Amino acid sequence: MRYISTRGQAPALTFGEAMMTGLARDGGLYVPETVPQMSKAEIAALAGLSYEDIAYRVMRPYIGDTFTDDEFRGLIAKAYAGFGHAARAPLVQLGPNHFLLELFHGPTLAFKDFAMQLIGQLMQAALAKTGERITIVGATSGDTGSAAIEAFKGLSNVDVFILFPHGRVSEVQRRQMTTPAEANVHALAIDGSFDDAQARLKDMFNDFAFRDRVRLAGVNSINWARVLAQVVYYFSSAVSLGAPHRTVSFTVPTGNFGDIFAGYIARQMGLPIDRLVVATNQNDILHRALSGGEYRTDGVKPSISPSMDIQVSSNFERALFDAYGRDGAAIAQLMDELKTGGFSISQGALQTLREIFSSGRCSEDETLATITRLRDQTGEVLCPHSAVGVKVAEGHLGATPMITLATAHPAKFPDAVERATGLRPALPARMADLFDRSERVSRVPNDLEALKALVLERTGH
Ligand SMILES: Cc1ncc(COP(=O)(O)O)c(C=O)c1O
Ligand SMILES: N[C@@H](CCOP(=O)(O)O)C(=O)O
Repeated sequence: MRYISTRGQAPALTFGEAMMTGLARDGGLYVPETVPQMSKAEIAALAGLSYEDIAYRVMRPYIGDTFTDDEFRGLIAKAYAGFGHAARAPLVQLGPNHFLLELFHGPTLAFKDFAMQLIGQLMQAALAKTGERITIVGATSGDTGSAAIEAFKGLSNVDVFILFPHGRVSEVQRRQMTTPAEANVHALAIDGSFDDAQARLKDMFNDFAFRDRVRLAGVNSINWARVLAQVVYYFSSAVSLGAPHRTVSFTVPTGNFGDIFAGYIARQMGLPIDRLVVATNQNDILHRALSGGEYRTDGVKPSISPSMDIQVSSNFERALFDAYGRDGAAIAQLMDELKTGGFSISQGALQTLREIFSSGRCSEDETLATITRLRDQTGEVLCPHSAVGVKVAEGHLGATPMITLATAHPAKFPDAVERATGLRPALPARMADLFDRSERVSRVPNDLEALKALVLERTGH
């Protein structure tokens, strides 16, 4: 199994190399050269297995010889041992043909834990073999950062720097990033949006001298291993509703397009998925792109679902790569145009995307109303991101069962939930003292040179 870049100019890598590399050296994202297939019989055989066993069978073909079978099984077991639900990703029924996939039972209460806990294990195992020391820099709109810190804090061979937009994450999210006391954790509040943080992160990767000097690694969904780990719950949930004998659809609250791209990969592998519905908040670039064919940024608008306040959706590049017939030069050209505001998707590529993806947008008022209504009708308390998903899914219900991804726990966004329901959801007991812990954070400018200097100084490179 080899991985190739979406821009066609970087060397093909093994799974282990792609995981440790993050962004390709031509600025592209790694994708599998060919997507492994699962037959109907292999998918049917997943029924009744534990989440860990499904994870092993779905991911094993992608790993090559980076880990032995036993090592890989052991790392998966460790990754999910700390989850607060035996099923890991339980399904709850919301209506006759509508199901909610709860992805918030991990240590930091968001779907990011599914991939980050696993990457933490895989990277540690890989580093133990090479004896290397790495510097992880991540950009976050709130959840990736806390999940990454949880997965890497205290490790002696990893420094982890997390850039989050100052004042634009919830207080719970901020405290999850700023209260860990471990010296290898560096929470950085950047003056700007998530898009600025992600752009500076990519700038660091594109500065090869810096990248090599600090041995830069990435744990955002630009890293293929992140996407791969998220493919698993598409299989586990679809199989529990009768796949491969029954086709399902998914609605995914979307920002950086990583989670829904994992669903696309599950579909490419053979899982019978009818529609993948992109659900956006008022930062609706993906909805506009899929409905009108124009991918144009118009500035991030802060919302009550802050983790989705994104305009430059990194992983859309991976979907475009396939839609443009895997033409790396065409993708490089589009990404150049994006630097000056956006691009038009060709008619052929748009048609290809629309064969799989649908989309919808949910306003701020609709988000709050959905939280209120769902609590009243079903007892389920949604976080605002999951509410965006549910509202958009409701516009796409039909004969095929719809699974909406619940991407975070409502207690991460207590202000929005209180506005909608009058109730402040409680944090789990293990986090009950989160507001009593002292915070450690550095305010940083949206400036590449200043950020590089800070990383060099803190890591002693
Ligand atoms: C709670 C929550 N929901 C949805 C999303 C969007 O996911 P993606 O960026 O993979 O599209 C994010 C951020 O990634 C998130 O933190
Ligand atoms: N919503 C994310 C943004 C980063 O996305 P990623 O999946 O690329 O890491 C967050 O919460 O940080």
